[in-house]
Amino acid sequence: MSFILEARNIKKSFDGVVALSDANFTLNQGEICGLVGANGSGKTTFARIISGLIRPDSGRLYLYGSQIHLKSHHEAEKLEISMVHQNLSLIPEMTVWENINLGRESATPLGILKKEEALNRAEEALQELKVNISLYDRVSQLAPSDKQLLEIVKALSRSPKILILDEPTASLGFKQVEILFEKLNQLKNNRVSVIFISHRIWEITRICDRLVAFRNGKTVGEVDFRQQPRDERLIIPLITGKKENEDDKSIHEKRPYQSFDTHQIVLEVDNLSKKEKLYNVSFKIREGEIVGLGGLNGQGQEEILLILSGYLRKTSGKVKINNQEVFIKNSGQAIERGIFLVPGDRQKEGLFLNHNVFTNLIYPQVALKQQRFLLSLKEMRQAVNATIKTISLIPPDPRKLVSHLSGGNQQKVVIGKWLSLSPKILLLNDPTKGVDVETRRNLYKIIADLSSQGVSVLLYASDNEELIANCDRVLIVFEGQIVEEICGEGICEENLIACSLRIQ
Ligand SMILES: Nc1ncnc2c1ncn2[C@@H]1O[C@H](COP(=O)(O)OP(=O)(O)OP(=O)(O)O)[C@@H](O)[C@H]1O
Repeated sequence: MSFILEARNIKKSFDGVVALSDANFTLNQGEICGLVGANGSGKTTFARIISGLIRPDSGRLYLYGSQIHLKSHHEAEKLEISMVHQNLSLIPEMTVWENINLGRESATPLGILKKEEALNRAEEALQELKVNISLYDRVSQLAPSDKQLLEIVKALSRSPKILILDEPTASLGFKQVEILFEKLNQLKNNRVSVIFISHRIWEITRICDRLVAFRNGKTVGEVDFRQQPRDERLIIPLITGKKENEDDKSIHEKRPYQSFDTHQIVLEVDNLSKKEKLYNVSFKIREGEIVGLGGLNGQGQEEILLILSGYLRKTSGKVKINNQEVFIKNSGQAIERGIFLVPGDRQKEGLFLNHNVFTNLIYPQVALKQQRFLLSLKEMRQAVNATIKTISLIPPDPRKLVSHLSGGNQQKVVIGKWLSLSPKILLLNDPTKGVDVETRRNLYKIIADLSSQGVSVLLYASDNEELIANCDRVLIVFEGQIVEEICGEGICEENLIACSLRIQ
């Protein structure tokens, strides 16, 4: 069979760091092929090579059976290869319609794109994915999920023959994921080939016809769902490198049910409102309890977390900690009270990208912890090395620049920063976005351990699976209000969807 795309023995290193040592990959026409692997296994590097953004050190690429040597992204686009980037490629200062049309001028005969034509194209492209944003909004003003959708719209508007999606659903809610999947199936029926990179195994088993797995920069296996069952147990061992019996705990194993009724109320939120965003939100969290914020994306979950962590001012309402009213005017005041936020946008809010892992991990300890004595360099190194181990950072090198880490490993640093500070209340804003399945399990184990030591957790996760597996209670947020509360065994996919869509 001749493949639409074939990659043989691709190798790529960055300053001595081997990202790909032997990547092999094939893609058939009109199929959706998953690309899976742990954080840092080389998926994005591979995707960037086949979309012409970087060149391999060695290896061969074939398109329709003929060898190609991509020298630029532009060349890949001419060959009808488009990529949806994990770290979005949009220009924040430009508008939605300008971003969609960016680079299109060169595809027109005179190198000029008429404004009216460009606006129409952009409008049509947005409608294709049912994206409800204005053509004239600046990208910097958009919510993360809208930015992600726009990135997808932009790639689709090029009518590619090969579409590469690098973690396209990481910031999307389930309804948006459904629309995307519908579109991908349509593309497949129109003989478009799709490479789909995701850490959400249920997405891979649901949408892909086949998958290829990378481990440490090498292709280690393939599963063809046309001949093999859509079973996560075939996939996870390929990612982790552990045999099935070493790894037979399901990633969705549910937190055992326990009652918190007798535990002390740590956080009490009473009639919290924020103009045009939140309306009379009230809830309590008890010591050691993990409470989820569910609902469709962008219903006010993020605003609740931002107000409690001092990044956003409330319009009215009360917040009590241990039965005492507190006034949180900035993030420093939240931290003083033991409230820590793990932010959603790691690039923007969570990291000093141009500093190394050591600086990023030690910063909160040095700058924020009220210590009587300064830590010695030796103690700092010990602390950082312990955190690197806990978060299984790859590579486990404190000197590595954070901007040179893979996306998932950057997120591990964001979480690692706060673990050493003994929080009282941990606010998590989609903490495992882009984190691989094994690390995600380890991180939730750390969060469960913290909760068993009495830390109270408020978790927003865009993936319902994470709420189901890890929460004692889930509050459903709809149009800025808490409209439902689901507890224990009642926290299941069916209930979460029904309550989020208000169809109960
Ligand atoms: N520009 C760069 N400079 C230095 N090292 C890099 C660079 N880009 C990638 N790497 C390294 O190459 C390896 C592979 O990274 P890559 O981003 O391809 O992994 P990935 O499988 O996509 O991971 P994730 O699932 O976390 O996104 C990692 O060790 C990463 O740190």
